Amino acid sequence: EKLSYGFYERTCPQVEDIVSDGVQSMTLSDPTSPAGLLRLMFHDCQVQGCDSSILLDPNDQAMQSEMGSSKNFGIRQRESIGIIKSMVEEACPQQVSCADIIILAAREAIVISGGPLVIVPLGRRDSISPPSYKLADAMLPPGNIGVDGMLQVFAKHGMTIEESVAILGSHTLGISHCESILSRLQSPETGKPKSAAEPGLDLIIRSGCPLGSLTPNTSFVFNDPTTLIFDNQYYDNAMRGRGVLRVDAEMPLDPRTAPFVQRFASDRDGFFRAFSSAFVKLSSSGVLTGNQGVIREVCNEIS
Ligand code: HEM
Ligand SMILES: [Ca+2]
Ligand SMILES: [Ca+2]
Repeated sequence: EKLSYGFYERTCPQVEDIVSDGVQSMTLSDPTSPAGLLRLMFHDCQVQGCDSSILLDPNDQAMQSEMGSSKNFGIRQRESIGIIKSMVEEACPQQVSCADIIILAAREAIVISGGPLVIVPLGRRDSISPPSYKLADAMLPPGNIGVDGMLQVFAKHGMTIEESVAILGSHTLGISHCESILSRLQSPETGKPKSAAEPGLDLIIRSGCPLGSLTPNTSFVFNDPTTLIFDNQYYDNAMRGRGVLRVDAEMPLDPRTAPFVQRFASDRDGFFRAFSSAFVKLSSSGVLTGNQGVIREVCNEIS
């Protein structure tokens, strides 16, 4: 079976409104929630498909959750999905999967920040296989991946280069901890500060993560200057040599990706269109449907 538009038309017509209300109130109390919700969706879909595997907690010593992978460093808002799920359960018990709620919450996070309204097909089911930090380690891209590796990651989701550049525009929201960009700042072998030789390593990043006086897992820099707004500033910022992650910095320099970076920097609507089609591809990858998997009652446990 395939995902479909209008999947909950009869079984839970209110679901989109409930998710939207939930994300709105969470954003009021913490304006950085949308960034967390959007990244959560990527990290769920990248490991075993969009099946809410990332929400599972370990239930005994033997079962390691995906969150045990260091690649999930900085992932937040898992509890928010649980809260929205309990609101949905109250209205329509046992109808809506946690996997669909992750996608709808990410979609809402984009809209509420000023981005496009992406129409997403629904009908995902939740995984019943135990989560694996080893799979997360293998499937999630390292924070210091380059353009080449990045294009391979998104080609596996059927994305064109244009769409790959567009989905990276997600870095228009949120933050990166200094921990995530340490390899840009200092040599991994010697721990000595690197010269500014690396492309796009701007003073702004260096001063946001001053080596020496650094607590890398609490200090952070903004991914773009309008960190709460889903706009095309990310591309302009990257072209000015202020891309925060290695891939952000290299995209404007690589001949394969540079033309799209330039176009998106001056064509917001073109970015939104390519982003929307990329988002549908990412959110449809490796999904369980029909009789596969389950609809979990509580998102962090396999019942
Ligand atoms: C090759 C692909 C990618 C790499 C290597 C990458 C890497 C990273 C890293 C290292 C961070 C910083 C995390 C931290 O220090 O807390 C980050 C943040 C973020 N990423 Fe990505 N990312 C990629 C693709 C994506 C995609 C496809 C999305 C969404 C669909 C996304 C959304 C975000 C968001 C919203 C943040 C900010 C999170 C926050 O503020 O909590 N990223 N990314
Ligand atoms: Ca998953
Ligand atoms: Ca922005």
